[in-house]
Amino acid sequence: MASQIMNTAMNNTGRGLAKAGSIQSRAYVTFLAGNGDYVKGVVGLAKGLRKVGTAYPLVVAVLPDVPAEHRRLLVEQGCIVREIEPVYPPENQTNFAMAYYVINYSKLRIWEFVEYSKMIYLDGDIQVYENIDHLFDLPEKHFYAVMDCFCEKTWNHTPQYKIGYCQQCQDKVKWPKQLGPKPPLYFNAGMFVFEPSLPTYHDLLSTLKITPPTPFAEQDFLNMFFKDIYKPIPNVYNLVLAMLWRHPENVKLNKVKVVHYCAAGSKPWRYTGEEQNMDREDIKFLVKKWWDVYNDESLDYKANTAAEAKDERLTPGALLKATAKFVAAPSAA
Ligand SMILES: O=c1ccn([C@@H]2O[C@H](COP(=O)(O)OP(=O)(O)O)[C@@H](O)[C@H]2O)c(=O)[nH]1
Ligand SMILES: OC[C@H]1O[C@H](O[C@@H]2[C@@H](O)[C@H](O)[C@@H](O)[C@H](O)[C@@H]2O)[C@H](O)[C@@H](O)[C@H]1O
Ligand SMILES: [Mn+2]
Repeated sequence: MASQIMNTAMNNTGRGLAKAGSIQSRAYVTFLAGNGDYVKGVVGLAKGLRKVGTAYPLVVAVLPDVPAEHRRLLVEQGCIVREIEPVYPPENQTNFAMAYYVINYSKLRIWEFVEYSKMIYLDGDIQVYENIDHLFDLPEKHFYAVMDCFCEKTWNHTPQYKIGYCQQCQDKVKWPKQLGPKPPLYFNAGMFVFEPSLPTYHDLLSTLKITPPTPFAEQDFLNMFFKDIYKPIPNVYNLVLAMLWRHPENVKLNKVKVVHYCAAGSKPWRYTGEEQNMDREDIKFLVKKWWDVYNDESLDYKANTAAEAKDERLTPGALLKATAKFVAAPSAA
């Protein structure tokens, strides 16, 4: 029982960074599905957030198919692991840009995490290289994310791609009037700042039921759903790698705070350098940067816990006391 309370207590304090007893209403959240290698991405993300000294825990929303061994790895890295049920789009004939995108609709469950007043969602193939905690202080009632780019061939099904229009360089090819109104600004759904809310969550799910799926799956859906409150934030908060060759004029690599390894062949844990653009020096630099964090044992939670255990607020006795009030007294048999 004691170890269970300890486990709960350690989970509730995320990576032990929280002051015992403080109300944690902010957290980072990511999403993990399957029993494959994306767990490496999430471990890397947990270590990267620790390296930049974030004050907030990392919640990992896991689908039921994530094995116990992977969940243990994540708890050992100080993550708060939350199991979610899958969310499927309505039956459809759509060809998603990537077949596996169908599982990404399950990300919508994070709106149910209402014990947090504000969260920053990060894909598992994202790494944070500079502290971005200040984004939690952005004004409420908006949806913040970085604008995407339409120039990769993954967009070849769209009119934007066909005419060479991209929101990242609106003066290069202007939106022709004969195509009707210019498309609303469109964000990449690999990173966003949002406020969990049950009414929004139920509205998302009921709207999804009547929305025909489209190639970019939940990313398209979220763009449609939040279009009235979406506020673009600078590219430094989510460098979609294709920007390096599609819009180099919009990228100052030494200013980038968050890198999104979403270009084909750029997932660091699968990197071979074979795919198009993957032999670029900046790509090799960013993949190495990711591995340097992933392999840095000084960033492992265990190491930090030992150091923090000297903090009396986190000793077993203090944690048992701090959590006793949350543990229902065993009912009289
Ligand atoms: O097999 C998978 C595929 C995707 N994901 C999660 O879903 C996110 C979105 O998928 P991905 O990043 O591959 O899409 P991209 O950004 O490359 O389009 C990933 O970052 C992971 O967090 C996962 O956990 N397992
Ligand atoms: O399920 C749809 C996905 O759509 C997005 O990825 C795409 C998109 O950004 C394109 O613009 C890029 O060309 C492409 O490489 C990239 O994979 C999100 O990153 C991901 O989290 C997820 O929402
Ligand atoms: Mn991604």
